[in-house]
Amino acid sequence: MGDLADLVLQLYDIEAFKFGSFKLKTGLQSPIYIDLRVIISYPDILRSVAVHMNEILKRSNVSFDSICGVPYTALPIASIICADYKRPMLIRRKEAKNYGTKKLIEGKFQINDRCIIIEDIVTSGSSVIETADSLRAEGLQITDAIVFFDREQNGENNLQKRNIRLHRVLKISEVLGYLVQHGKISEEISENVKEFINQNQTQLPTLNIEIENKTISIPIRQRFQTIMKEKRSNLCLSADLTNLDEIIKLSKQVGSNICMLKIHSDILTDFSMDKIQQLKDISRKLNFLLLEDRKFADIGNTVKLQYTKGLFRIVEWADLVTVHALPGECIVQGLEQSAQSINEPRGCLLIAQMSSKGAFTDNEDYVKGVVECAKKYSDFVIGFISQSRLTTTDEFLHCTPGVHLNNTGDQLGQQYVTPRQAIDERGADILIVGRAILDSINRAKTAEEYQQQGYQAYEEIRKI
Ligand SMILES: O=c1ccn([C@@H]2O[C@H](COP(=O)(O)O)[C@@H](O)[C@H]2O)c(=O)[nH]1
Repeated sequence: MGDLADLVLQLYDIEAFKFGSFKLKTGLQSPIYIDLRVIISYPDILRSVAVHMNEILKRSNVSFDSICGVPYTALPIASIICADYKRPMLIRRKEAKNYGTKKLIEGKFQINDRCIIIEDIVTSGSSVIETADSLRAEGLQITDAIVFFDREQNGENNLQKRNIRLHRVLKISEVLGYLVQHGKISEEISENVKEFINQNQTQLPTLNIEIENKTISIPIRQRFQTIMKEKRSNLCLSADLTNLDEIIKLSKQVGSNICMLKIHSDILTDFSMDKIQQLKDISRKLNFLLLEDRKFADIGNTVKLQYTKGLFRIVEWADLVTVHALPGECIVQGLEQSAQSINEPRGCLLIAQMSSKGAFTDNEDYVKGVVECAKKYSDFVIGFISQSRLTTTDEFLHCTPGVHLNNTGDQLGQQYVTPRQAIDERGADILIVGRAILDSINRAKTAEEYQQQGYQAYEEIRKI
């Protein structure tokens, strides 16, 4: 394996790094242009790049079953690494074929295979993330990416937020150092590039909409309402299963019928951030929200820790969480503060009333207090878990559990009403349905029935 400085000088000689003023795809004027595509015309340099990446891969100590190159530049590099390691290669197509198998991923793999992503350059990390999303949606485990060149524009952080560790051969600052040291560029050019990099740090794209040519992030409340309308669904499936693999499978079967999937992460025996990321990817693809029914009930500082730390790191994946207002408004403040560290909309549902027999929430003053709290923090509180209509406006979504077509309750105090009763008599917008679907013989068919009955009643009664 040659010296890294020698490789940088060779790349400079073949014009993989150019200095001047270059207009980027984004419209920005950049003092550096990096194009590693040229290496395919120089087999020795191509091999040398692959060998250096191979070395980083070895040093990372990551075990893996296959390697996926991001098209196009990283594909020949990935082929060499695969041949050296004698591991199978996968390719994520840029677009799915519109003929034959219509596959997005080429190559053979098994569910739960661990796959390493290989990329030539990382800027924001979005190409690696897109590749990881597609692989995860097929059941592969993605934890690490090896890149040749890191532009140091926050890609590492962006990837970390998506649970991908970045390992790189070279940073832009190191390249600049070698080039200055060997008299290829001046200190001034190097400083100029560093300043450009500092001023152009990237953030992960959020869920955005275009309004009058401006791109804005969609608030969670609006996103929820859009999903309901687009899918004609007000059904939230309460996936109270103890196995996340099973929930992932179920989410693919019923995903098109639901507007939200609710889980209790603390009952899962196989929870991992990788699996929850798979579920999140499916929720994005099939367009439903993820609700963690955590029922937070502690002081602000403790809920901050419960929301962000521990095994579950809920804030990283749950669009919404459920919260008791019992400790007072400090609980909402704590959660809202924590959610600000995440570059995606987050919100909560305050538990105003419960469906179980003899619930202590059956107290007018308590419920009034909950509503006041929701109004005060309406940027973060988007609705209630409730058993009656609590506000006259439509600002807050009323989500009602305890819904079953053929049952009136269980042995432990749960009380059921039908979908129509929940909407008409209990003021529900969203129906939270668990065992009525989970215990049915055909879960997908039953979910469809609840979706249809629920949305029809919602349209008729709410006159939307
Ligand atoms: O008042 C409440 C608040 C939450 N839940 C939750 O909803 C589901 C209901 O499941 P079923 O199988 O439909 O009974 C469950 O996860 C509860 O924790 C509730 O039932 N009542």
